[in-house]
Amino acid sequence: MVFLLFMGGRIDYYQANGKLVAPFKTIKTKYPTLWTASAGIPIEIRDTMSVNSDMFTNPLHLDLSMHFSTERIPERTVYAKGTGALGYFTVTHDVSQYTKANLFNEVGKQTPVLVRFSQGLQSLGGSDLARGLKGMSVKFYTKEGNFDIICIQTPVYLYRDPLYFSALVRSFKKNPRTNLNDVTSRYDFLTSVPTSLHGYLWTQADYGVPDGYRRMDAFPVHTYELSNQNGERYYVRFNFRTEQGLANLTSAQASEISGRDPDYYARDLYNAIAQKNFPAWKLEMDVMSLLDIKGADYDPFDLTRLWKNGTYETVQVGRLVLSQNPDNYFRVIEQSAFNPGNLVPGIPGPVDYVFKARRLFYQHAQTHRLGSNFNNIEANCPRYVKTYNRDGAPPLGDNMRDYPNYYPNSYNGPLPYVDDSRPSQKLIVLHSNAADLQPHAYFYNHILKTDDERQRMVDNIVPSLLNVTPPVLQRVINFMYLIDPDLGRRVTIGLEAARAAVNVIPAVTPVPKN
Ligand code: HEM
Repeated sequence: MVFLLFMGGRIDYYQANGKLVAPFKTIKTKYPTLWTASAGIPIEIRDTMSVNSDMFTNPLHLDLSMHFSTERIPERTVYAKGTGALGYFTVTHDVSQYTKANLFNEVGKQTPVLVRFSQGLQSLGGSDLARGLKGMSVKFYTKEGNFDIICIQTPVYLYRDPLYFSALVRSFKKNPRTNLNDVTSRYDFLTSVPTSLHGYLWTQADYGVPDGYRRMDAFPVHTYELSNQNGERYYVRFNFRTEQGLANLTSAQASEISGRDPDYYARDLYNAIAQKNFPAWKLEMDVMSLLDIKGADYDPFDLTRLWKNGTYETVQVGRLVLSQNPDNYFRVIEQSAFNPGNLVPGIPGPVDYVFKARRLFYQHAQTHRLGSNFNNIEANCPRYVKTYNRDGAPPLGDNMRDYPNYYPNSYNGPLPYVDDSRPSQKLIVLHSNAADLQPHAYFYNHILKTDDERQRMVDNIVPSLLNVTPPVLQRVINFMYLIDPDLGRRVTIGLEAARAAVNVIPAVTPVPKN
């Protein structure tokens, strides 16, 4: 009997040896589907059981078992737990005076996007409801290459020296001895690098647990350099503003939801898109000219602080809409690789030191996680690409077939282009290493608008202090007073009340005896 099979876009004929047992008439696809092993060998019904059989001649048994035991890849070292969707970005305002970037150069222009949302410190299998940083990474598939913009839900970051990256992550993740979360390490780091307390306060306030990914704003936090057709430079901070309305959960609400659905954020996003209730964000940018930057009485490149009111103007750019759930999570989302260094002409990008480090580290991490050809994976593949890279771990794509594999060459290999308006000067920024607590105080007194908000933040911090060992705890209290005496008082009072209310359990990290 001859069966018509539809495989990878072409029609093939399969000459089956015997009767196909699957009831094809109940299958809804146009062509019946024959089960095969990974090498294409058809599965015979008697091989779907291996008891009392010669297991090693059973192609199904070997294929399933060998594949299953090797199908995990490393999780991301940070932002491991995630979800995502596909959609498009539409330009709504003319921003050509600031940037010549092709993707922004015409009102109404649409660019396809892939967006991945994530949990800063949660490993795969963790809870969406844990207080902390949430990620929103956007990959614009532009005509001039991929533009990746990687955001978090707070407009400030934790440090300006990239050396602290691994230290901060380690202090917030598991203790190497106990493999338990250790609050003492966390506060040890935060009080040793007090700049980081600013970003930390944001996460301990209401912003630390958004009511799902759809209801949070998102910020790349760095100051980006843009350049226009005339080579003039501007400096911007991008902001994605949710159209669903900003909403956060209290700690009590979060822990109740986490108990019954730790995937609450991912489910909320998936269901909204499945029900065609497409989530959207407005993209705006805060802009400073080179002159504004030079005249600023603060460091506008410092990603640990906000820009001062009155020193910039806000410009609308466009609208991001998520309209499609991926048809396969692993293929599209887990294998996605976002790199802040993926920038396009007209967006030379940030000049600060954390960004410089990120240009390197993401690619390194992704090579380890996905292999050296990770840009050939469908989700990461640019719309147009012609390189001199060859070979390496799959996927190769067409491996540039018979194009020349070196440059310069005399055989019509890909050539560079000339950009007359590319700025020839580079801005060099030097940061101060001083710990300035003014941004922290501003957050406490001005970003948090009400006493209720301030008290909720204190109530979120206090339980985490119960197990902090004395010398570090004293430093935490001191810093709270230094940020604002009212904050210090509230934390002290809260801590005394919490101690009285519970039997304080010993610190998580046992102090080694020798
Ligand atoms: C020195 C500073 C930093 C280093 C070394 C660093 C490193 C990394 C690495 C290695 C990954 C995993 C990449 C992968 O496996 O695909 C990652 C992911 C991520 N980082 Fe950073 N990071 C830094 C700063 C930041 C900052 C300032 C932000 C704030 C916007 C940020 C937000 C994220 C997000 C949202 C992800 C998840 C990306 C995704 O969705 O795949 N990181 N980071």
